[in-house]
Amino acid sequence: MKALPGGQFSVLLVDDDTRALELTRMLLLNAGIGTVLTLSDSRATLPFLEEHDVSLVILDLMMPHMNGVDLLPLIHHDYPHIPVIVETGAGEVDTAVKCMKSGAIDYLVKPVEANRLVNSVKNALNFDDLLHEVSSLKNYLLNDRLEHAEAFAEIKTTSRKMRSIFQYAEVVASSPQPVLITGETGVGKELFAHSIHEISGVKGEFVCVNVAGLDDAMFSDTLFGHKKGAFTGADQFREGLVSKAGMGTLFLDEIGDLNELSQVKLLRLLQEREYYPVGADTIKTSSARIVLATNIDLEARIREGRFRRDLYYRLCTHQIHIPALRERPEDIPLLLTTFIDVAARHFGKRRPTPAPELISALAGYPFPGNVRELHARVFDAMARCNEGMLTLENFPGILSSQPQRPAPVPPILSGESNGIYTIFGRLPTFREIEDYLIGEAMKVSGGSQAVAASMLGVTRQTISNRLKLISA
Ligand SMILES: Nc1ncnc2c1ncn2[C@@H]1O[C@H](COP(=O)(O)OP(=O)(O)OP(=O)(O)O)[C@@H](O)[C@H]1O
Repeated sequence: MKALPGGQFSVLLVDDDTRALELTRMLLLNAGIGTVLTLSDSRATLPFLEEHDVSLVILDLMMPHMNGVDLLPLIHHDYPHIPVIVETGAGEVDTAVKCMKSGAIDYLVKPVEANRLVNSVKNALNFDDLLHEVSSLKNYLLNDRLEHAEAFAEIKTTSRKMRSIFQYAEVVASSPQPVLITGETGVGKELFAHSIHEISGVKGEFVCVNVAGLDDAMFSDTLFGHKKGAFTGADQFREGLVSKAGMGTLFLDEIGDLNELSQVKLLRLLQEREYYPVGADTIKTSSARIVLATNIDLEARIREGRFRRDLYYRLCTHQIHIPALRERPEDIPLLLTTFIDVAARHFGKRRPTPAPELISALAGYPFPGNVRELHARVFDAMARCNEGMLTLENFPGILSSQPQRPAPVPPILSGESNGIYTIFGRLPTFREIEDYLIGEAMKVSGGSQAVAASMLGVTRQTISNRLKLISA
């Protein structure tokens, strides 16, 4: 949302009823809503938006010459970053609901009740303010130095929590002790295991094995291999994945499901570094770095008598817990734009702009399948989308009964944080902050001016002009 100098917002009211216009204007001014502009001829709206910085439009639906129903998609198309609230008579609520589907952020029934109007306007203004902070935050966090930032390149995040986890992962990566990675399904545990492998500098392969559903015989055979003739059908020697990992990394995924006998063998491998291939009577030793992951609460399993306490104590020397996506909704804009890019390349389509209300709705969705689910939903949405804008309509099932909750973002510009001083070393000018936000949005959007414009709540033209000035 584009705030005017001084942090104020400008609201444009479009209504042919000049008395209603004046009344609404006074209500908003009294509520402290910065600048309130009015237009009584709807035909002047698009040229007006071209000339002025407008943060929000309140549009009457019933107007002569050009009614609000026809005007709304034009505004949405040319100025996707500007939220629109529609006003309607009591008998036209169906039309208002249709308008919501085609991009209006809220609707008000006339005669509009003062509190309802002011709350609706404040909600709309806060939403985009939040997007500004999300994009600022990433740059702010980039100031937390990482020794091996490149090792985390695949893990897209703007979350402060995740940055702390990167730092912890850097510290434990070179330890000889095992690292246990916990977190719900799809949060990125395997990606972290790869990062740890890369940072640890071990000489050898990254070998991944999912141990869920393996009975003890299969576990032993898969990990430790077997001698030729060890059992019926073992007509060849099998190396086993521990040996294959050599001096590299052995990543054991889903260890919460491991059966009791295999737990004993794993404990021995972790403690003594020793194992027997199936059918062999000579012991072998392993030099592999061992990283393990589970999406199961191991302490609960211990209480149920299904997981060995001694094994758990051995595992949890270094524990990395990755928060669920719903606990870091500030990651959603970056993940969304990243996956849109990948999907656009995959489908050979032009990269659409995500609608502002889409990001808000995704931030309020619980994502039980975490980042993997977001990835799948974006691909599905991109398969459905044939327009320049990706909207909620392309994400069936996202608008559940769950009330929408905007992403909580650390207050970079507030006194609670010294972030702004960390970035600029002093109090910056408005111009410097704007240039900084544009640079950040261009990075987050992967170089797309349209996406950056949508995130920052300005027109694509504004971004393009400012980039020309910055590079001049
Ligand atoms: N922060 C992220 N940035 C980009 N992609 C991510 C991120 N987190 C997860 N992914 C992607 O989401 C998918 C799931 O990630 P991953 O397999 O690492 O999750 P997991 O926690 O190991 O899941 P499971 O417990 O089901 O094995 C992968 O395609 C991964 O690339």
